[in-house]
Amino acid sequence: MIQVERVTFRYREGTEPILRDVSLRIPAGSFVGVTGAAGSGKSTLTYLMNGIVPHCYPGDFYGTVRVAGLDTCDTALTDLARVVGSVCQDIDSQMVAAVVEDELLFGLESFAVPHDQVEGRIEGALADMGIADLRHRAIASLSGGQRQKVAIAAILALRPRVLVLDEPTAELDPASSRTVFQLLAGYARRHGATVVAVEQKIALLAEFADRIVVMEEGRVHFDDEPAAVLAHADELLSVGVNCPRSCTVMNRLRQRGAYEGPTCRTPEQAASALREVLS
Ligand SMILES: Nc1ncnc2c1ncn2[C@@H]1O[C@H](COP(=O)(O)OP(=O)(O)OP(=O)(O)O)[C@@H](O)[C@H]1O
Repeated sequence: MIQVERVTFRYREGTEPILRDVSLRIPAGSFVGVTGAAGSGKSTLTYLMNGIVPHCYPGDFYGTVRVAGLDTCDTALTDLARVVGSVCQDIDSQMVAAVVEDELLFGLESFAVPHDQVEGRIEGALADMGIADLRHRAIASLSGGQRQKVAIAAILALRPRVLVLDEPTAELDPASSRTVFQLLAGYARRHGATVVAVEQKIALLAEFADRIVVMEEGRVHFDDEPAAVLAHADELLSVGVNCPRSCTVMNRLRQRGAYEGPTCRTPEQAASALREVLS
């Protein structure tokens, strides 16, 4: 469980708070997507959960954050890292090794994972991400998308109870982005882990997340199930979030009384609803 209670935070170098009175309760085992316009505070929200704020970026911090019962302000980053696995927006800054296999090995050794489990964890995480063939490649020789998959594999190998990812598909094509979300949802289900993913592509969140949090100027604008959030396409647009076109079309039809079914989360649902409307 992640509990963010009435957090207001201003970076030491900043003049204004970046998060304003933010409260969230994320149950263990759930998959939560965070979206919002650029600069709305999404990354800073993830920093609350992995302890980067306030440990690496200090400032004025009001409120409390607890992750799996640990108060992030009172818990050392090294202890938080055993519970929370993070994939940052700038993945190159989190890579420590020169070769893919060593990147995974480094984390496993740092966490003192028993020797007889190491090979299975490396093989499993690389296979899950579909990059078993990159195992012996130099990280510097990989594309941005491949490096992103390595960063995620290195965290998955550690099997954290909480996974916080900041735009994990930024460098990926649509098919790979979907694969990554499928995998994250599967990881949450299999391990009862909590996953929080910042993502611009709301269609991915609509399909895979249990809840979507929409940030606006440091505040939580929506925190609800995907269908409930997507039902507000016009309001989302006003806070800088573009709904999938198929969803917007069905919302319009509902406003005009031509469609009475549930909000469509995927283009496939919209297509089938549209067929019914036209039949
Ligand atoms: N270390 C820092 N010190 C001072 N200000 C910061 C720091 N990090 C972020 N900010 C400011 O906080 C605001 C919110 O940034 P944040 O990265 O949390 O937003 P975001 O929604 O993730 O944006 P983006 O989608 O562009 O990544 C921005 O105005 C940014 O300049």
